[in-house]
Amino acid sequence: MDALRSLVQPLVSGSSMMDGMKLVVLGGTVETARRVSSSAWNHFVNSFFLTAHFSEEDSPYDWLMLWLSRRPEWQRSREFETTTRAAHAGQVSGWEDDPDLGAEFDQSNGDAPPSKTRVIFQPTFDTTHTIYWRGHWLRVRRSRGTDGCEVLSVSVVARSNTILKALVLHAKREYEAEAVHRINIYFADPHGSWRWADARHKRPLGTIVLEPGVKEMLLGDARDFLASEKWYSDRGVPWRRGYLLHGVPGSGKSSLIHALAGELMLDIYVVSLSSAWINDSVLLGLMGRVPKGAMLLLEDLDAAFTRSVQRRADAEDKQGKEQDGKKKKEGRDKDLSDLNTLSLSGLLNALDGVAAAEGRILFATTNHLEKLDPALSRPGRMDVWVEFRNASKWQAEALFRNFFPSSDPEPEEEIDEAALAEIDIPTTPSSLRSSSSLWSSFGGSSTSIADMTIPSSSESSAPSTSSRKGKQEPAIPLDLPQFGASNTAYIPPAPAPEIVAAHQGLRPLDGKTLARLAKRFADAIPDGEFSVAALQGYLLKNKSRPEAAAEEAGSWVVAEREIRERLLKERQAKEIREKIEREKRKEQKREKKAKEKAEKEKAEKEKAEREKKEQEEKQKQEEIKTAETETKADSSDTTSEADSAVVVESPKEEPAAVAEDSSSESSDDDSEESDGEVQKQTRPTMSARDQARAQGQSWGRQVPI
Ligand SMILES: Nc1ncnc2c1ncn2[C@@H]1O[C@H](COP(=O)(O)OP(=O)(O)OP(=O)(O)O)[C@@H](O)[C@H]1O
Repeated sequence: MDALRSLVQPLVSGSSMMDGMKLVVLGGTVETARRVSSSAWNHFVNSFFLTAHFSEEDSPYDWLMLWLSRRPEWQRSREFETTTRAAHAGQVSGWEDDPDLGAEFDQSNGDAPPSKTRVIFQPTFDTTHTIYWRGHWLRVRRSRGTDGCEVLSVSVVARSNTILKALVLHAKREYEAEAVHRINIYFADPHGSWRWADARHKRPLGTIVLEPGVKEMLLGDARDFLASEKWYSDRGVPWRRGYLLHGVPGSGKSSLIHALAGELMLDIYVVSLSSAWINDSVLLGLMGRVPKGAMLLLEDLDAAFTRSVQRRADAEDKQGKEQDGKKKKEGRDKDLSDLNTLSLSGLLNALDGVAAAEGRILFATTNHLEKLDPALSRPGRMDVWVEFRNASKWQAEALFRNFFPSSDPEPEEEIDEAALAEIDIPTTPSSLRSSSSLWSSFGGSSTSIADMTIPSSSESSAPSTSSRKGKQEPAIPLDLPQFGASNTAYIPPAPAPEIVAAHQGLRPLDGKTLARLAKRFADAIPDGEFSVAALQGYLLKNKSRPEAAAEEAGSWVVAEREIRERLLKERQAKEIREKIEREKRKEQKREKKAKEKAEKEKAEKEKAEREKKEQEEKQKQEEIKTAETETKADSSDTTSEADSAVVVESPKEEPAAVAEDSSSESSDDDSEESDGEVQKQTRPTMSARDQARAQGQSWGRQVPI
């Protein structure tokens, strides 16, 4: 109290300067005390909190975001953020189905088909939300880390982290239950990372029409593999399995992979080897980051090596050009192939090198098996090969049955014992010791779609031989966890109105009629001529007219053949035109080159002549100079004697004087005496001229005497 009084006293009685200073000190002291106490309190409180951080790059972030979006506290929050970003399986809005909120916006634009975009609800950045869960208060905060990544922090007052573990597990289960009807697709990006691209609806395996046994074999083999981690590690065999699907376009390769991923509940990681930016190190990094239990899809495997062939050609071309001199590479394709430096050894290394991920299933597709290097096909890289051909009659019939509804229950199909007997799967892991067996035929059909190489990997679980024709039962009933299999929270979206209308107007066919029409359709379709995709296109056009679809199939085949023939002719004509054009361009190039060469030669010749002339001219000039110099030297010797004569005698009279002198010299000695002065002057001049004549030079001008 005394202290306070002593502080206040001077304010009342002292000078104003001192008073001000004291006020500042007082204010500062109070603020410091406030901050210290607040920080101490926070420290005290935080020491009781356990905090877990979840980065957006890790899966638990997605699990928790989904869980949060469903919390009522979250939805009552006064601070939230919305986004129309494509909905990840784990980022489904808590409000999306609330009609009052108009959570769906129709974003139709011009002629484009209307697309629905869902509003995603998520916590705002840097705000703390409190949620009550299982008797604990959780403090949740979403922020951005130093590396720019979003981080979700969950804090709870507890002695151990059990509650946080329980929360993560709970969120994971909810997430997986949500994802049970979808498969996530990830694409490789140019930075060598996997980017989530889409969550697609699963495709039922039953909608894929393949010869009996193919799907069952693949499904059973993949399940066997996924359940055999221990078997592989016990034997020191890398836990990897590769499937190569090859064959004609539109025969169901991609569709089968999609359906299998759905059946096995695996996410798909897609990398296109023909991407411009792909190279050995990027691919290696990508392969190493494929999570365990995922499906890796390498599309158009042959494309990578078509590029490398192209690259080699370019390199040779470039080398040739460099030798020639100056020309540079042109064109976008070449630029791209400069970036795409994927090599076969790089691919092989990525597939089964030291850094390659384990526990993944690899699917690769190609339309041109013949272009693949044999090194790719060895067991361990591609363990199972399946060939896809154009549709057989059996497939055409099955496709027809899939398309049109029937009022009868599905008839039980007979087990084709003969066909099953042909499916010979070794019960020991022969693939690991020697080459595998070849499945050349399925279902007893002579026009089977699949040739397969199936090295079995485990004694315990070879694909069952009791699978039924046309049924999608797994060949090996393995007890894999089926998260969310009984989930009813998610209802697949309703089909488009026009499809509903078409189906409502369509009277289901009774079993007999359907069988008759399907048979009729199959009879009209030639074996192995059309792809399943082409048949599907025809049936889609007639999806509400099953009778017409069966009836008109024959004329469709004729029309298709005509179209193909016309297209073939057009293509051939185009090729011929292009060939002629190419020849013409080549000829023009040749002519241009010849012309350039002739012009160059002419220019060089002219240059050489010019140089020769210049040389001669120069030489002449030098000789003249030499002669002048000598003349000057001679005349300077006689200058003293001839000076007076030069002055007295006219130079024009020189020839006469010379003649006179020469004649008088020999005839008259007296005249020598009398003309003594003139003789003295002319003699040296004569001698210089004679000297010049003796050298055979012509005088360009009159030398003054
Ligand atoms: N065997 C099949 N069963 C059911 N549908 C099929 C089958 N084959 C093709 N289709 C249908 O044809 C279309 C194209 O099929 P898909 O893309 O799977 O063929 P693909 O063999 O992968 O072709 P590409 O080699 O050109 O990629 C899809 O809509 C698919 O539904």
